[in-house]
Amino acid sequence: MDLTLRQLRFAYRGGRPVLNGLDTTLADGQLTALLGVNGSGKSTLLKLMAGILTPNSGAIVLGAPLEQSLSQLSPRRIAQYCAYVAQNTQPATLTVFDYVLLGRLPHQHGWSARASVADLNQVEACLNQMDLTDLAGTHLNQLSGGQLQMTVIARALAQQPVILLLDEPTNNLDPKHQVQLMDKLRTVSREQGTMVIFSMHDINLALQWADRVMLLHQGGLLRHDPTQLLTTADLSTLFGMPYQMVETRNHQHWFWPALNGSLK
Ligand SMILES: Nc1ncnc2c1ncn2[C@@H]1O[C@H](COP(=O)(O)OP(=O)(O)OP(=O)(O)O)[C@@H](O)[C@H]1O
Repeated sequence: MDLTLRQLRFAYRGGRPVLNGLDTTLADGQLTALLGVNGSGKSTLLKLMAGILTPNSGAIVLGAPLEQSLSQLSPRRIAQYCAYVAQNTQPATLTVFDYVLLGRLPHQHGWSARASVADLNQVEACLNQMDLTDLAGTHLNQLSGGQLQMTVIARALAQQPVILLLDEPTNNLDPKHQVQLMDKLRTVSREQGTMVIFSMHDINLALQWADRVMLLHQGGLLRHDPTQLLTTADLSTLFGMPYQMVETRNHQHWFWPALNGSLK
């Protein structure tokens, strides 16, 4: 199922426009990185795609076989397709298992329905996938920041979403766990066909894993052709400072700020 943003416009009440006519289509089974400066609207766009915010105009359309705009769907129906992981989660007084089980709610018959064996199996599979099995009985407020982040992502995976939306998912993770998480997300996208969209400030980590990037700039997309490779000029425009390509000792190429000039 693909996802189309059609002339998407959004401003918070009384505020300036955050998104000013976004137009693009995202394909299933792909990892998309959302890049942009602080305040460029990455979280806002993710919340719009999760149905938490409603566009002022334009539409977010879930493609075939559904072919429906998010605004036509109830929150419960949206949650059957889209799972959202916020930038910060307040730890609740639930165990890891019970919290991940919340991810099954949109698929249960009635909000007060009991969990089925299939629900419990799905939770166990997601805990295993995120290496959380040993923490299943631990309360969320006893977890480290990184463990909490993995738990919130496990809850989103338990939703079995078609579209997985993650706001800075590698926050709180050490380098090894960052790479492991990105690898798990790629597996989810490749094996289950899930569309994964994540915001991130680490450009090189994002580019290492993303199939395409969306560059949010001044309420729009900096460029529209997802097949075009990212350039230092793109990054310089996006972040308002010069960028260069640096070759490391093991011949990898990284984008890095060119700090020989003054920053504006
Ligand atoms: N609840 C809100 N009410 C009013 N304005 C808001 C609200 N949330 C965000 N904004 C404003 O909307 C703009 C976009 O914010 P958003 O959080 O989407 O940016 P971002 O790209 O995710 O930033 P960051 O990289 O710092 O997380 C900012 O100018 C911000 O001040």
